[in-house]
This record gives sequence, structure tokens and C-alpha cells, in this order.
Amino acid sequence: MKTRGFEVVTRYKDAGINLPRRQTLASAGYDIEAAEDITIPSIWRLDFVRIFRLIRNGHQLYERDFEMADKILKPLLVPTGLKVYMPEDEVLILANRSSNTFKKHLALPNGIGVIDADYYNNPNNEGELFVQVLNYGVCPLHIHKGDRIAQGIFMKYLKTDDDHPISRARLSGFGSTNEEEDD
Ligand SMILES: O=c1ccn([C@H]2C[C@H](O)[C@@H](COP(=O)(O)OP(=O)(O)OP(=O)(O)O)O2)c(=O)[nH]1
Ligand SMILES: [Mg+2]
Repeated sequence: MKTRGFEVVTRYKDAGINLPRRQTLASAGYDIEAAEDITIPSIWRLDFVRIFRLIRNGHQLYERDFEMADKILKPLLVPTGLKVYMPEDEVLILANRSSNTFKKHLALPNGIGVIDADYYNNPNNEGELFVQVLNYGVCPLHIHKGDRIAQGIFMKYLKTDDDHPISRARLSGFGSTNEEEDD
């Protein structure tokens, strides 16, 4: 009887993805690996520093400068090739590993990822977990397939007394409910 666990998504089924594992007897987190090699550029890219210089020297900034700065600060999504199933009253908290900040200048700009039980096998992306990252170091960061880039912790979540009963199915993630009309 399946209660909670990780599975590999179809598009990575032959890619040798390791299912997350805890590393010690009482580790709370299941360490999640990058599904591919990926390079995370530094946010302190020269063109971003150039914008700072323009601002400091009181230069006029143009739309394209702001668009470029926005692009640089947009987090990258690291694919995991994984999906996760759990009871409806549970959540998987996707947290950074402390060694990522301490040794790699790798931040999860969303703080923590909240993986909902109904994200699993959603029609848009099969519920694939992605880790949002920013590299606040000054050098590009090369992540290799198999590097443990985050950890997942299963938890129960609570509802309010007047919780709004809802039956809407989840169609995707990353803002999918922003587009849908309320019931
Ligand atoms: O780091 C993350 C955060 C979220 N997700 C996926 C799983 C989650 O179930 C879904 C929605 O996440 P969340 O509810 O935090 O984002 P949202 O902006 O509220 O999106 P939505 O409107 O789809 O709920 O996106 C990830 O894969 N990685
Ligand atoms: Mg949401």
C-alpha cells in the first residue's frame, strides 16, 4: 500500500535518476539530486554591475536595462526528474541544504518550496519537482547530475475551522492557480 514516496517522471525514466534518500539515522530531509548538469550564472554578471554603475553615475536607465536586470534576477529551475506522492493532508517542504549557502553561494530565492500532494501526476508536467535557485556568488556555479541540491521533508499541514471546501483539481504549478477563475 503506497503512502508517501518519490518516483521518477517519464521523461527521465532511462536517465539513471536516484530516488532521494536520508543520509543518517535521524535526518529529516530526503536529499534530492539534480537530474542534469547545469550551470547557474552569477547574479553579479558584468552587465548587472554595469547597471549599478549607470545608476551610481546618475545615468538615464532605459527599459532594456531594467528588463536585463529582471532577467538576471529570475531564478533558474533545476530539474530533479522526480515526482512525489503523499496523503492529501501532507506537504513536502523543499528546503536548501546548509552546505549550499555555506560552500556554494546557492540560494533558494523562494525560501522553501511547498510541494502540494495534488501536484503529483498533474496533467501539465506529471508533477515534476523543480528547485528554484540563484547563485549569489561572483563565479558561475557548475552543478553536476547527481549533486544533492535540496532536501525534502514530509509534514502534516493543518486547516482552519472555516476552511473553504474546494474540489478544484490542480492543473500545474508555479502560479497555475493565478490564471484559473475562482469557483
Ligand atoms: O520550489 C518549488 C515550489 C513549487 N513547486 C511546484 C510544486 C507545487 O505544488 C506547485 C505550486 O507551488 P506553490 O503553491 O508554492 O506556487 P504558486 O505560485 O502558489 O503556484 P500555484 O498557483 O500553481 O499553486 O509548484 C516546485 O516544483 N518547486
Ligand atoms: Mg499555490
